[in-house]
Parts: sequence; C-alpha cells; structure tokens
Amino acid sequence: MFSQTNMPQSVSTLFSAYASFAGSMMLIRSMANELIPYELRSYLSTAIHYLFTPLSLNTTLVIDEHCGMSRNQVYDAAEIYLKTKISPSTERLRIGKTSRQKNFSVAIEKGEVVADVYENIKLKWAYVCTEPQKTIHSGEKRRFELSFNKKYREKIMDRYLPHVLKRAKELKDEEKVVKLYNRECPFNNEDGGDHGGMWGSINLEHPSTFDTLALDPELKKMIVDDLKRFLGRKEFYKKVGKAWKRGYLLSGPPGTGKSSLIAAMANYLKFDIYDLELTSIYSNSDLRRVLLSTTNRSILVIEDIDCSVEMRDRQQGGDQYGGSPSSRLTLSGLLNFIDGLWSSCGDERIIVFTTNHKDRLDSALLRPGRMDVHINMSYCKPQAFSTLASNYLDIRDKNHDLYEEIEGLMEITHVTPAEVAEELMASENADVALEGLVNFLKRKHSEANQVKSEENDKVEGGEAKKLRSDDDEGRTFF
Ligand SMILES: Nc1ncnc2c1ncn2[C@@H]1O[C@H](COP(=O)(O)OP(=O)(O)OP(=O)(O)O)[C@@H](O)[C@H]1O
Ligand SMILES: [Mg+2]
Repeated sequence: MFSQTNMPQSVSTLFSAYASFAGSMMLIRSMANELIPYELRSYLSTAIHYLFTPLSLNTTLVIDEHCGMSRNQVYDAAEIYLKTKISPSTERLRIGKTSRQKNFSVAIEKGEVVADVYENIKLKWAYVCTEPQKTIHSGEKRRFELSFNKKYREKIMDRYLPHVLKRAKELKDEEKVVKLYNRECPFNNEDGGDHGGMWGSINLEHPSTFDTLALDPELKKMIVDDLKRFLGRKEFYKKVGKAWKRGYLLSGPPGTGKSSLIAAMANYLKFDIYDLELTSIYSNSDLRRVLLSTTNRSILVIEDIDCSVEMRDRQQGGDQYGGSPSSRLTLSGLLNFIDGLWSSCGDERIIVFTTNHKDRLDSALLRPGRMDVHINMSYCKPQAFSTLASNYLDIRDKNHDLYEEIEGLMEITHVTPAEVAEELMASENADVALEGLVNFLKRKHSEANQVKSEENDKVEGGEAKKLRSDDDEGRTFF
C-alpha cells in the first residue's frame, strides 16, 4: 500500500525536477549567448569537442593538382603511380582506349580509395574531386589525400614520396605515351576575360618519326645530334647560368613537314607537346599562368608566328598586351619572358616556333642567340623522295623504272612532301601511283613555266609602257 501511493509521487517529483533543470539550462544558455562573445563561444565549443573526441592516429597529406599556378609534380606522379596499385577491390575505374592504343588505359575514378604498403606501412590514397562552383569561374578541383599512421610521417616524407616520384618517372618512360596539350576551352565572362583555359591533353597519336620524315639526311642527322647533345648538357647549362632550354625556328612553305618534324621530335625525346596559341592570350598574368602550368621535359610549340604577332595591334587595356606601346607583345619579348621564368623553374624545355614566311619576322627574333637553331624546311628533293617512296610504296634502292624521271622532275619543280605524299597514297599499286606522280610533276612544272612567262610578259609590258611614257614626258617637257 505504501509503495503504491508513494510511486506516482516520486515520478512527479522527478518530472518537476527535470523541468526546472531544463528551464535553468535554457536560461543559462540564453544568458551565455548574450554575455559571451561569439568568438569565445566557438573557441570553447572547439575545445570541448577536442577534449571529448578520441585523438586520431592518422596523418593525411593533401596533394592538390596545382601548386599555386604550376602543376604539382607529386600529384602527377601519384596519378601514374596509383594505376599500378589498382586492386580487385577497387569499385570504380575509368577506362579508355583510342584507336591507336593497344591496351585499355585504366585510372581510378573520383571518390575511390586505393591501398598501398611501403616497408610494412599501410597507406591509403583517396582521389577527391570537388565540383566547380557556379559563382566562381574555375574548373574542377582535384586532389589526392594520402593517409597513414602519424608515427611514420618522416619515413613517408623522406622515403615513400621520393619513391612514388621515381616510380612514376620509370613508368612514364616505359609507357612512352607522349601527350599533346591544348588549352581547354576557356570560361568567358561578361568582360570577355579568360578565367579557365588550363591545359587539356590527349595522347599524341602523330605517327611521325625521324624514320618516316622525308628530309635531307644531313639535316636530319644534324637535328637528332643537336637534340641528343641538348639532353646531355644539364651541367653545362647550370655552369653557364642559362635556362636549360633550346629554341628551334622552323620555316618553310605549307606542307613541307614543320608540324611532322615537331611530332617526330616529341616521339623521339618522349617529351609532351604544349601547343600554345598566342592569340588566345590576353594578358601578362594569363601568359605567366599558362607557361607555369607546363611541365618539364616538354616542347612548347607556337605555330605560325608571323600570324600570331598580329595580336600586337590589339587594343586592350590594363596589363594587357597591345594596351600601351611598352606592354606590346613581341616575340623576342616573349622569349625573354620565358627565359626568366624557365631559368627559375624549367628544365629540359624545348621551344619551337614555326612560320611560313621567315622574311616577315621581326629581325630581333632572327638575331644570333635568340632561337638556337634555324631549320629551313624546303620542297621535296630526290633524297627526301626516297624516304616517302619507301614509306608509302615500299620501294627501296630506287628500284623502279620511273624513279629517274621523277628525280629529274623534282630537281626542276617546286613540290612539297605533302603533295608527293598525297600522290603516293592515290594507289597501292606502285606503278599507278608513280605514274600519277610523274603526271602531277609535269603539270606543276608546266604551270610554273606558264606563270613565269606571264610574269615576264607583264614585266616587259610594264617596261615598254614606262619607256613610252618616258618618251611622252620627254616630249611634253621639251
Ligand atoms: N617532310 C615530310 N616528311 C614526311 N611527310 C611529310 C613531310 N612534309 C609533309 N608531310 C606530309 O604532309 C602532311 C602535312 O605536313 P605538315 O602538317 O607537317 O606540314 P607543315 O609544314 O606543318 O604545314 P603548315 O605550314 O601548313 O602547318 C603530313 O601529315 C605528312 O603526311
Ligand atoms: Mg604545320
């Protein structure tokens, strides 16, 4: 009986005690909110959180894709290295293959985690991507997060990361995939500014090599030797205090193989190509950003420089080229700019300018010491033809009846390797293809003769007219 009457009473006491406690807490909280400044409150809550959360045993290294404006070497190395660490437990993979690739290319997909073990230390690599924010004109942000037990931090920094860099370099050399970088389509905003436009890459699938390139053999040997010497002179460049770079100026009519030579150089050196369109550069800072985001062991290509320099005349304001005369872009100015930049952060760089009109170039660019090597790509001559005949029709050692006639015609006709290549591709039958080439050369030759005789006629006609008008003037004068 006692217990029956006492029970509800104790419950109600409990409730009323809780109610008054909750009421006081709310009062204290609202007083605290009013009396304690926000900063102190947030500090206290962090401190309380820290005290009551068990300490993490892990360290995480965040490896962003870019270091400021340059690419992060550790990120690039990790990307290659981790391909070898994909295990059957990896859930999502990115797969690709182009028509020329023999094997599938495999990469880890965003959000995936890959495990690695180094000297019995367990490591976890996570690939994290954050979507671009709509309000800010920027691309996707990519990074790797490497986590491990914090007691191994020194070992990871001193030994594991260098191991990843070294392994990635070995893999890259083995893989031998040369990349062609173009600037990704930039984001344009209302003021027409360029806020994205970093480099996007595809595998360079240009099959041109020094074997397939139709070029005077001596010139070819000179270029290959020059490249070899350049690669071996790291210490020399350091000693003389120059950026380890080499500049080539390729000139010649369209279709003489300037772009093919660049591809052959890239395939030979296993260097990536960065194809820079100067007309898409609007400011010094843009140019600096774009150049800094190119990697070492690469070829920077600026094609058709006689057309690119037209941008000098653009009227833009601020630090933009063309604004005031002092800030106008000249190619030798650009070279100075690149020299300055690469002497501090560039190694094994090649820069190639191409032009169809060497005569139109600024003489400052042609001065000795500006571009190291000038290469004139000219019309197809018999020796270059031998390479094409062997490439396209498997004809070796001048082993064809029409060979002599073709060589003779080539000595007297301006024909580009591209034109010859097109004729040779017309048929798989060597007789038919070479017959076609002979006709083509004859046609070109007679057309050139006709143009020449018309020009002569014009000159002679002009002179006759001039003589007559001199006569007239003389007569009027007297
Ligand atoms: N020297 C060459 N050796 C072998 N093939 C060549 C050569 N020159 C041209 N060709 C052939 O002609 C095509 C066009 O040549 P390429 O694009 O290299 O010429 P280019 O000099 O860069 O011309 P442009 O001045 O128009 O850029 C090549 O894809 C190749 O098939
Ligand atoms: Mg070209």
